[in-house]
Amino acid sequence: MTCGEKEAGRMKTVVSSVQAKELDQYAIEEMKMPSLILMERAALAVVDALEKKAETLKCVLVVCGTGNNGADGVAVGRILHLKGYDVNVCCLGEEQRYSPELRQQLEIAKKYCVSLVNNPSWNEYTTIVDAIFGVGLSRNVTGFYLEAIKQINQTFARKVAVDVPSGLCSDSGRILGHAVRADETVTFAFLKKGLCLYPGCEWAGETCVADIGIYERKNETPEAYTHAVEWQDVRCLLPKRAENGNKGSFGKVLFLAGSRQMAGAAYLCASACLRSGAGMVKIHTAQENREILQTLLPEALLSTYAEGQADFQMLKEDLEWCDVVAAGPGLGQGPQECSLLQFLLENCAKPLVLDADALNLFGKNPHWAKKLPKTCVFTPHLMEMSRMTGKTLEEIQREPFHSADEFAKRHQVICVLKDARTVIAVPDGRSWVNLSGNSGMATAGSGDVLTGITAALLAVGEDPAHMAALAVYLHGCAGDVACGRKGDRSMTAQDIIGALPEVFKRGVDKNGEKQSNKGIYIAGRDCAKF
Ligand SMILES: NC(=O)C1=CN([C@@H]2O[C@H](COP(=O)(O)OP(=O)(O)OC[C@H]3O[C@@H](n4cnc5c(N)ncnc54)[C@H](O)[C@@H]3O)[C@@H](O)[C@H]2O)[C@@H](O)CC1
Ligand SMILES: [K+]
Repeated sequence: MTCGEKEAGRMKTVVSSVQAKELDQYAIEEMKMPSLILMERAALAVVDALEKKAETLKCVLVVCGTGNNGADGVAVGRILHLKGYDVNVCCLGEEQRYSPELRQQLEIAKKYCVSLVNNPSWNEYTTIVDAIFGVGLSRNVTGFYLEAIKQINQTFARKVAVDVPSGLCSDSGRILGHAVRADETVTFAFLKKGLCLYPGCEWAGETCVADIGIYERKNETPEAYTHAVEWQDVRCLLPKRAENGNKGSFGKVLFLAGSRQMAGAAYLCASACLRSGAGMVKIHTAQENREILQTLLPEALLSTYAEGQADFQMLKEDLEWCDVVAAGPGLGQGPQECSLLQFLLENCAKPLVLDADALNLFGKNPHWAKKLPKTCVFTPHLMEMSRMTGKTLEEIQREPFHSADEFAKRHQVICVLKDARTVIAVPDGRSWVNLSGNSGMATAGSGDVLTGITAALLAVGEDPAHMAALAVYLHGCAGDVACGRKGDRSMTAQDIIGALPEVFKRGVDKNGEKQSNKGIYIAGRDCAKF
């Protein structure tokens, strides 16, 4: 998109710091938009956000760094001053380091008699605007910058960050030494990766994306940027249900799940799958689970095996019957489960979701990589990813996009790297970050529910990557609904399943669609209307 209008189903673009700078330059050099006009729009967007809580603007301090983030800050100070607010602007750093735009903004500000201060009394202000560093932060914060950030954080003032909270790495969301703990962040043109990941998204507070006239390059390919699914994308991405369809045409899903004593995982994934639109579900599971699964989920078909008597012929027939396979939840990692999974991989050409114990077994049998079918979705959490790759948890968490992308490309699979902010990567280079969900979803069985939703959508969707990203998003939305009903402490995986009907109903019902919010995005809360 190049016009600022968001196409339905197009999803929100998320950029790295390098991409943000390239797109600034593209707007300036190719689109001939003067840098100072972009800056003026950026500053006006910040002032707009500030004025939404005008009662906090009694006495405002704008703290500026030496780059263009600081230049934005000086423009904010000038606009506030001209609107009659009591505002002081404080520039940190040596004058010889000032960017040309900052010099220009200061020249204008002086002409308009904006109050410039050197040593502010930090506690005097009701609002502090943080314009020290934006996407140009390149190393740990030290010296007087560090002192200023500490001073800002210890005040009771409302803190509004310009583009990115200063001290936050806009790519990883990590804190580079120390960062401003913002109440709100007004970020320009696109969401930044670091504002989507933890801890960055917490430090940014409520995050707005402001349109300032910078758009994607014309004819850009989908893999150029990371995306985030939003509520308004759901109706477009969710495969339509044919009026004249039957249970066979809405997807037949086979689960290899649930060892002895692990019936629950099999129940949760199969139940979530049925609640996500699958026409028929069959569970290939340990014999001991038959009665409990039949009682809990009479809609599911069952084929069971006795201990030490894996029935490969029956599994082969089940594989022929289904459209999609999902393996792993509660499966166990014993020799019998290992040989069942190996047989499955050797005899399955259908779309496959691998989760939980299937991932652990995959980690122990790296030669299985050659047996994977063409469409394969891996859904590891950090620990499972660590077991499969040998990377430490810290390494994976530090660079989730890189870890997921590397894994996806190496095995030619869709990698859903589950965390508080799940990252999805595809071998063709496309990637997504998920913004729905809440901490209540860190509960036993929540991953099994995702496996069920993913399998159901894979059975009917055209693009498996879109289906994986959509499944993760809807899983998070259902988690948000469950959280609204039961609270983040008390909600369980079954509550997430219980919330799916409402999510799917609203996903297709025009009247239930969330109102467009004029480009203002509130991080992690875009299905708060539930
Ligand atoms: N026309 C444009 O180029 C636009 C720029 N915009 C703003 O410009 C920002 C990017 O500007 P810049 O690229 O100048 O970068 P920043 O203003 O984010 O910071 C870069 C400056 O800080 C210094 N620096 C980096 N890390 C440091 C550290 N740890 N300690 C001390 N100094 C450090 C750099 O040497 C450089 O002088 C965006 O975040 C956005 O706020 C927006 O106004 C949109 C338009
Ligand atoms: K900033």
